[in-house]
Amino acid sequence: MGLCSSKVEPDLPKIEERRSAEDVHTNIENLPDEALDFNTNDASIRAAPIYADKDEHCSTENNDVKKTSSIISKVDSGTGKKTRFSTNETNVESPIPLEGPTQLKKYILNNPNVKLSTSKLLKDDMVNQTANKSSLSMSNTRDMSGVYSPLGDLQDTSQNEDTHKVLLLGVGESGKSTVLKQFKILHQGGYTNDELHKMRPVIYKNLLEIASDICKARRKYKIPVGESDIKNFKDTIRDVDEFMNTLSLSIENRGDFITRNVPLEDAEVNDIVGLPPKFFAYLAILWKTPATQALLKSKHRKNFHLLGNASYFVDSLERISKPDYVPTVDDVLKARIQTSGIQETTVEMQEDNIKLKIYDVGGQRVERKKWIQCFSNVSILIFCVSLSDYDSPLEEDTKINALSESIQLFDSIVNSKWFVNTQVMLFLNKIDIFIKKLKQSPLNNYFPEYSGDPDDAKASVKYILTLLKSRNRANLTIYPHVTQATDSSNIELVFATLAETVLENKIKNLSAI
Ligand SMILES: Nc1nc2c(ncn2[C@@H]2O[C@H](COP(=O)(O)OP(=O)(O)OP(=O)(O)O)[C@@H](O)[C@H]2O)c(=O)[nH]1
Ligand SMILES: [Mg+2]
Repeated sequence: MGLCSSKVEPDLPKIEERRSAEDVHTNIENLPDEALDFNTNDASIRAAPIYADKDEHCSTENNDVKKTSSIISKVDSGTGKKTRFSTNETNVESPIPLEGPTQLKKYILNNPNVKLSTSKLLKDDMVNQTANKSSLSMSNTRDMSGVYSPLGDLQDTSQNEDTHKVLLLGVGESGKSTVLKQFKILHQGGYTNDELHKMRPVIYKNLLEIASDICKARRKYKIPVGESDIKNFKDTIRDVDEFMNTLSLSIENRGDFITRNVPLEDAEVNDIVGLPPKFFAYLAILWKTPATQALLKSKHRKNFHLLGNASYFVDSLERISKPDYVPTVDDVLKARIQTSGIQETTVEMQEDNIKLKIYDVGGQRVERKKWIQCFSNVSILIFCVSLSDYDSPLEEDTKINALSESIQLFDSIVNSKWFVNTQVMLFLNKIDIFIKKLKQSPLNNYFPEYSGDPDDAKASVKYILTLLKSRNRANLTIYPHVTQATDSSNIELVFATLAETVLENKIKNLSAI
């Protein structure tokens, strides 16, 4: 069974042919095993997209350029090295002074009058080029909250033929803003020391939230101090519970780490200038106590919220507690800052003559009513689904399973009239957390219809993908990618396919002239 359906666009049969179930490069069910080659013993992910080219035929107005090749290549996300599974000969017949596919692509992009009968242009080369050479620049990031009048501003920018609109959608915490951070890291020279330093309060706030969530859950499920906490932990747990209790009600007397007298829930990141040293010790003990660990593995886990990267930050407590602590890039990627409103970012891919306007939105329910403001003229929709949400509740409504909400949201987006001409990249994200969780918390505990091997991560991912795909009643072309948004090498590959898709769209538009 194919994972991706094709739209019927008679003008461009070759494109649709390539995107059929047999050819599509991210058709997980039909891929060789290497395509889903994530190492289940290791948090590092090796999930690479597959590029499949087949019997390409590109004809310009006056000249024919033929390439008969059948290539399936895989790019290793760690090394960037490409492996070919099979290739045939390439035959170029063209009086256009072209030395290779890059030149052909440039020629076409620089000559808008050239008409193409298909957009398929030696994709291997494009992938290399976009992954390795493209110079991107990001500018003009602005918070659009409250700025928009519906459709006005946004329609204007997206109607510029050189600007391609990319929209990031998904429920809260699915990884949208982390994907955006990767643009900065991969193509904007990354974070300066100053920028890293400024992230300190964010990390502190994440730690406070982790402690607060655990204390609340312990109280909710009546896990009394000492029930199964080993003897030496009892006093500390009592202290930390009391400490967090005070903290979440009022922090009036906590001037040592908060500059304003506001409850934790209302504290802005800038309110937090530091944390008292005992807090780090408290949190470390609170986390490792047997009762807390049992709670994290218990059936109650699906009913309380906890940051996905809680264990990463708890493991890093010693480092973070140091007075001269400066967050690392990894800390920044793993940190959680909820997006509110709409963030617009311009990214220029200069070498490919592509300009992207990327829109990042807040994914929580209350935020979604703002989304429609940026639904028009979207070239590429990146829909993020957090795989690791399968056993977690929504942060804003703990009665709802977060993955079910994601599937439901995907349903309403892909079947919406706004996206009938949009390419959809589906990011099956947080594969690293998913793999770790699966060992302790089998998928079929939450999705009983899953009948595969509980330990089989690939089968579990495929099942979730099938659930999502079954909602694609509009038959949109969907490109699924298994991703770890916190892993730059993994996302770099996905960006390469994004650039490639934009180029194809551009050429497709040229062909329609
Ligand atoms: N380990 C891991 N953490 C991830 C991954 N993707 C995102 N995260 C973390 O998940 C949390 C939420 O990510 P965000 O990018 O803020 O999610 P979002 O979709 O922008 O959320 P909203 O702004 O609320 O809509 C952050 O702590 C990220 O570091 C991933 O692939 N692996
Ligand atoms: Mg966000």
